Amino acid sequence: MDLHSITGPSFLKELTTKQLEVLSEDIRRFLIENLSRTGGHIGPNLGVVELTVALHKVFDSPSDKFIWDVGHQSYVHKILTGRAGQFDTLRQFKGLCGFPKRNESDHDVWETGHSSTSLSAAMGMAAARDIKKDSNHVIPIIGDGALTGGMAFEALNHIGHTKTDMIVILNDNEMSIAPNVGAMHSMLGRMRTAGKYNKVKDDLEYLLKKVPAVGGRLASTAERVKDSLKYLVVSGMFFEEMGFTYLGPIDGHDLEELEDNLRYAKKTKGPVLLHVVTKKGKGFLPAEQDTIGTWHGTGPYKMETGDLVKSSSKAPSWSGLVAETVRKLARTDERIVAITPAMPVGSKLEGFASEFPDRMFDVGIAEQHATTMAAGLATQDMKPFLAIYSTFLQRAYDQVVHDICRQNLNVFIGIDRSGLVGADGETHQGVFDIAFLRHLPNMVIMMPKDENEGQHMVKTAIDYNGGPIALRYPRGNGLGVPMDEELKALPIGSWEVLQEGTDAVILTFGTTIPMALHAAEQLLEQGISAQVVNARFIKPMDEAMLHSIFERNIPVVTIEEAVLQGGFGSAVLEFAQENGYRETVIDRLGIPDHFIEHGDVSELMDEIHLNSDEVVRVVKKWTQSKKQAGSTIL
Ligand SMILES: Cc1ncc(C[n+]2csc(CCOP(=O)(O)OP(=O)(O)O)c2C)c(N)n1
Ligand SMILES: CC(=O)[C@@H](O)[C@H](O)COP(=O)(O)O
Ligand SMILES: [Mg+2]
Repeated sequence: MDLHSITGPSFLKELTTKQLEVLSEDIRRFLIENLSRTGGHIGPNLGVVELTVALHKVFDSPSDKFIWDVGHQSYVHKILTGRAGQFDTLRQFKGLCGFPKRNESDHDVWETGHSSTSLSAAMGMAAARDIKKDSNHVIPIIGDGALTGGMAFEALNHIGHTKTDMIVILNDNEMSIAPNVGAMHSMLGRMRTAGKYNKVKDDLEYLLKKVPAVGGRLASTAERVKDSLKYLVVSGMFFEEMGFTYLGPIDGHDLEELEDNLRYAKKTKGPVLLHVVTKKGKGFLPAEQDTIGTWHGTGPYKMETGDLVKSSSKAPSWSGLVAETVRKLARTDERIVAITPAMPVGSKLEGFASEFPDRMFDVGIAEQHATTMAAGLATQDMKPFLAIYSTFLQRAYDQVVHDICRQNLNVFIGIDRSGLVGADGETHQGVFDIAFLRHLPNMVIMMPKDENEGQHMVKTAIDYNGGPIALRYPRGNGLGVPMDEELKALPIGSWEVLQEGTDAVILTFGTTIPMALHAAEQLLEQGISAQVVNARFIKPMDEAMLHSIFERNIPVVTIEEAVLQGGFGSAVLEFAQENGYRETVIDRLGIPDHFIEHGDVSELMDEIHLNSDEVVRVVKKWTQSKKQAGSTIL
């Protein structure tokens, strides 16, 4: 079938199971081909082809509400709702979003990207329906990984209590990004196994009726069936006890079974949980056989061989640099423990995990738990390294405030993916952490200019015993600079002059240092000499250097790949105001006050004028106008 001809899902109602199977294979082939060029979340989407087809056949989106948890597995939904033609722009600047997007289609009723929000949103939509006395269905689709998120349990607890009509689809593929973890995961495993014994039990009962005398093996098999039934009943009871009608586990690739169970759920009153067992990556061998998480989300790849198109950079990845430096220090410091909320692969902690299995904790998609667990470790004089993406740290804000900063505990927070991340877009840009951490008492925040300074900052963090310390680092690779043999802790709050200058000062850190140095070069060619300072400690700032800068009363320009509101530039403004520097011009470049969509990072930076041309323009503006006396604090 030409998937580009699909304008909406209603055509599915007329198709037979055989036709739906053919359609599913067409969709699978389309995904494999298109994502080999664009990259994307291939594994999760190949796993939900039949499930999504069956959902759109049985229900009537958008009046029936599909809520995709995390939303990375919504490509099939997008194909069936008329967006196949946009897949060549997937996750690209001004192109198709890789997650549900309300302004793309009425069928995208809820935007996701962060995990475990679907059940709460569904409860809201169901409550609204009940108040308005509407009769539509509300259908959150949540993965076994997302089900390890605390929010999901908060919602299960409430949904079960209200007895509202809702059909929760649990997409159980035994994987989070990496193999799933936790007691819930083990329970689902028992249910999956018991589910298979269920069929064996039926067959055996049939056989037992045929064979008059039982004994020996047959009796022990019957015993085994009884045990597995216990698992199914007990585990299924978990959801039943939470107020749900539990259905399953069923084969999530069997369209007939899916349709039968969805129709049964559709006419069942109260909350229903349909446990669907799927295979992540189904239909593409490299993804199907993936046991570590490589094919969860990828860049472009060779379809024929499954070879990923590697990044050309020879420099180490930032995640790998930090994780491997922590690992190196852990060899002689038994206090060091690593914690990741379900991102062992993204945070490159596999090496640490293999060398120190007893000191590595993957806690599942549980950022709040991870953060407070780190605080607990620190009270016992351990040195916890909490590796967490900037965007996901947002979920643990109160744990940072209430449990870490207030008790002034020695937690080392590795804030990975700091700055714009690119293709994941709005829900994943790591641009708020400076603004939401800078105002916390006791917090230290630093960001290195390159991977060599980065390794020294890891040493700084491990050696630091004055309370919480956060090291920000971006997605992707370093600059490929030479690495010092010996690690040396940096003085907390120390800045570094990278280039002298007499007409203006540029204060910046991390990924925007190259931009500042390039702008200073261009300015020098135009007769303007700008000093460039590596403001590598965002908090505490180097106040001695700031005083010396402001006493020169030349324009100051701050640059940060983070939100301006409450960011580093705001801190410099506050310093100037608090210390009476009213003469000096201060201008700030950074992320403006709106969410930044998906696209290539350099395109996004140009779109918001965060580039060296803008730095040149702003410095020239103020140095020239300074010559005409007067001054303004911005
Ligand atoms: C709050 C939060 N933490 C971490 C992530 C990163 N993440 C994206 S998908 C995923 C695994 C989801 O597993 P599951 O729900 O089982 O979906 P599957 O990929 O198996 O289909 C994780 C940890 C996230 N999106 N949100
Ligand atoms: C959907 C999701 O949240 C993750 O898969 C995320 O896309 C991973 O990001 P990285 O690719 O930066 O590890
Ligand atoms: Mg899963």
